[in-house]
Amino acid sequence: MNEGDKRTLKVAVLGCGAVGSQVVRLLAEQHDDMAARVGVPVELVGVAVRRLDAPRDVEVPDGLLTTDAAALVARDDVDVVVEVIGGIEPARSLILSALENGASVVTANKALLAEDGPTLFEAAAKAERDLYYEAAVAGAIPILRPLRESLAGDRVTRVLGIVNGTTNFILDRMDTSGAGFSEALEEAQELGYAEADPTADVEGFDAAAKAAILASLAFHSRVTAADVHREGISEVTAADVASARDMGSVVKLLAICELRPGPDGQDVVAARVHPAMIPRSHPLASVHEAYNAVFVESEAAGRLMFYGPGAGGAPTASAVLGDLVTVARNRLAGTRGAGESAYADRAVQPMGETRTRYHVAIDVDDRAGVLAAVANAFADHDVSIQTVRQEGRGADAQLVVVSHEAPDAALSATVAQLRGMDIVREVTSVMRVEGDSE
Ligand SMILES: NC(=O)c1ccc[n+]([C@@H]2O[C@H](COP(=O)([O-])OP(=O)(O)OC[C@H]3O[C@@H](n4cnc5c(N)ncnc54)[C@H](O)[C@@H]3O)[C@@H](O)[C@H]2O)c1
Ligand SMILES: N[C@@H](CCO)C(=O)O
Ligand code: NA
Repeated sequence: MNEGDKRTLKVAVLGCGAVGSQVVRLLAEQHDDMAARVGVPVELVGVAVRRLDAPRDVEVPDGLLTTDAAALVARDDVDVVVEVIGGIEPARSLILSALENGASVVTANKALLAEDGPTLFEAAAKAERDLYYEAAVAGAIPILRPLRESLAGDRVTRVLGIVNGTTNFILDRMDTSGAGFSEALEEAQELGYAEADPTADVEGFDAAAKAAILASLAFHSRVTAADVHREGISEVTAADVASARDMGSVVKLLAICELRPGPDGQDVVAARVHPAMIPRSHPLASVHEAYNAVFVESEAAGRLMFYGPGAGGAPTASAVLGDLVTVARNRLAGTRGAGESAYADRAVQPMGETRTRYHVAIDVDDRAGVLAAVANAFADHDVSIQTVRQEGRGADAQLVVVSHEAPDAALSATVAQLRGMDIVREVTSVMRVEGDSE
């Protein structure tokens, strides 16, 4: 390693796509400022790519490109490896190998961290090196460092966020133009927000990975993507969005991480990603287009909101470079940042037991006893109703019921029962409700 040599800090970048190319560009453009901030020049010593002749958004200096990422991380003079390839393999092996070889690592790879974070954290601890990943959640927005450092003396009880720009863009378009999901997705693809295969974004996988990372840091426990209940937005209809509008609400894809009282007096973690209605007066309702925002509630601080660009090459590279400067300073000081704090080891609450609220819109026959029958379906599952609104439309009527908090399983059983009732013509919209005082 570069231990004794403090004259330069050597950096290898793995991957030169949307994020990697911006990291390489900013490293060159900010060379002098970075040197001043770190204390020594930060020198790019290699950029691993898949194809040498691929078109790139940045000109990489001669001799730095290589297709052999494994050889680059095996070099004994590299201080920091920046992993911006994405995906599970070879990213995981490359990060592990970099740590074993004594380099510190900066990554933006939420999929890998959410699937196998503990393996990486243990490797970093064993190697006594830093592993930083601010870019992995909500892009440029500083949210992981505030949770890990600024709020380390407080007790965070809830993290509620819009952490996927693509789905926020789609839902925002559905709200402002009345478009259906497919039409809004097409527009997002044309504008370059959504990928050709939009599954990771629209089905909530990307947000669930970020929820796992947020819950782990907020609650000092290990939460993986498999622990996060996940529903995407592909089933959200124009009718759902219109129904939300009638309620003075808007539909957002939310990542919700909560500390909840568990059965044996120990707090448990509940982590979920699903579309939900939030009142237009809630701060998250004013997050438009592809922006992200994370709302944090903690005992002493109260409510905090973090807002900004959650994606894009340059914004994400900003977070990567911030980590790079921190990691570089630690290295020069011969120290490392605080490792992962998972001492709390909390159980994860199953979604069926997690308390939520539902908004249910139902087309029913407009005759005596119908309202009572619908109310009874809620009572059968011990679900208390908060509000009911009815609009007569000739022979039929629309009922809109909003429940109080109840276990999610009881609410979904209520909806299943409603769907089987003769007087119910159609359940036209079912959506969870968040961000409202009970
Ligand atoms: N783009 C964003 O807005 C954004 C935001 C936050 C986090 N991230 C994360 O950043 C990472 C990179 O994302 P991106 O948008 O730059 O992706 P990208 O697809 O644009 O870039 C990845 C690059 O890695 C290259 N690559 C693949 N395998 C390789 C290998 N074995 N060796 C060398 N290069 C290889 C690909 O050719 C590609 O150019 C991902 O983990 C992603 O989740 C991206
Ligand atoms: N696809 C992600 C990019 C950042 O993780 C988004 O839409 O937010
Ligand atoms: Na971030």
